[in-house]
Amino acid sequence: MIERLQISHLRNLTQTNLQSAACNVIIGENGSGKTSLLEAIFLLSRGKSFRHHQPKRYIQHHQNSATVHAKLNDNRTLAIQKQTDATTVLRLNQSTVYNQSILTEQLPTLLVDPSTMDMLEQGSASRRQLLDWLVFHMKQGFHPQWVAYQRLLKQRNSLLKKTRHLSQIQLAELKSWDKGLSNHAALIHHYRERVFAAWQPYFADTVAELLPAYAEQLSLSYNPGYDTSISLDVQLNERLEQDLQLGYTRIGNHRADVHVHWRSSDSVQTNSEHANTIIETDGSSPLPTLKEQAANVLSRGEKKLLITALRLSQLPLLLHTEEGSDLSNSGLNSQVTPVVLLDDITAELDARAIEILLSALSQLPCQVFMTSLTDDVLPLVRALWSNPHVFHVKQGQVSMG
Ligand SMILES: Nc1ncnc2c1ncn2[C@@H]1O[C@H](COP(=O)(O)OP(=O)(O)OP(=O)(O)O)[C@@H](O)[C@H]1O
Repeated sequence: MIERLQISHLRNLTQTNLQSAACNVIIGENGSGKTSLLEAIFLLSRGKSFRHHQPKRYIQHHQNSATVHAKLNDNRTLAIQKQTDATTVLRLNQSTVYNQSILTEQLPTLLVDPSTMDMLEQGSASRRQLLDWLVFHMKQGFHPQWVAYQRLLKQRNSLLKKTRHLSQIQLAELKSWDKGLSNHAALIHHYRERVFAAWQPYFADTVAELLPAYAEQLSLSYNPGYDTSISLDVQLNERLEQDLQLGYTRIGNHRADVHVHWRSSDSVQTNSEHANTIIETDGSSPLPTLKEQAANVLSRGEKKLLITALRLSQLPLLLHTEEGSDLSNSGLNSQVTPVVLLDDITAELDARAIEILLSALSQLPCQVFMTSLTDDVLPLVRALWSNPHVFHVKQGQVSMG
């Protein structure tokens, strides 16, 4: 858990030094610097901002670098410095480290912010990252495989982009990359599939809490991005002409996706009205049911709760490894407390939904930082957490109380 947080020259936060608790509420007007505080914690954990990729956008104007330093309750210290030329300096317990994943392992962060609202409708990248975040923390072998896969994929795609007709030498090179890709792909899929299977029941439990009316209707599915019954290099070979025409690789783990489906509890007539949906029969029911993407059915507030459920349902998996299950080889350090960052908590949610969300969150073994425009949320927070810390932010100045 983060005990002390120091931020220098990140957006309008010139020098911020705060002592945090299990639950932290950051209150301030628009533009005061609330989100920048969450951005600082995310930067320390992930090595990048969730708002802009270029450091010069979040480094304070006229400064050369932004620094975030955290002291955890077991005295571990983590620090990141980002410079305008994108140079990054990382430190763990006063020693320089060269790999962001080392800090990520020490400080898992989970962000729920208004910009993730479109995650259900947008391309697969953010949903894939959601699964991979969990796989990264639960399966130590995953990250090196994914890095190696991406490196080979990049080489393959740049060759496909360069030419539509491969020479014999290029073809031989491509085939050897495809063999490598195929080996990494099988392992990546194996890790993802195991973790996904473990995640599903937790997702169902969290939906039952946050969206009880939809508990029976919402379900998760994982699409591996290719036909996993055949090795990837065989499929890449079969599709080579198409990939050469397109200039990129269309199948593989990089196309994996996670979908949330909504299944009607009522039986439906199979008519043309449901053009974008799947009409299913499971053999047991005499009439077919309707299945489609949950995003098409839910309101904005319900979607925010669903996205929150997707994220929060991952937290118990990081901490409770079941006896005898395959999860017992979770890579997570037992001392690690995940940090949940909730930006603009009241946006899109009504009072009942906020209450459900915060009471679910208060029961999870995590640290929370949430931002809000007003202090309306404080009575509820005080009822749920024993000693929440409240911070007021005014033009980049953070004060407690
Ligand atoms: N590189 C920068 N240097 C200095 N100030 C910056 C920089 N980038 C943004 N700012 C300013 O920092 C402030 C912080 O904004 P931030 O998004 O953290 O506010 P917020 O309190 O979350 O607001 P909202 O409630 O509107 O989301 C803004 O006033 C913005 O203009």
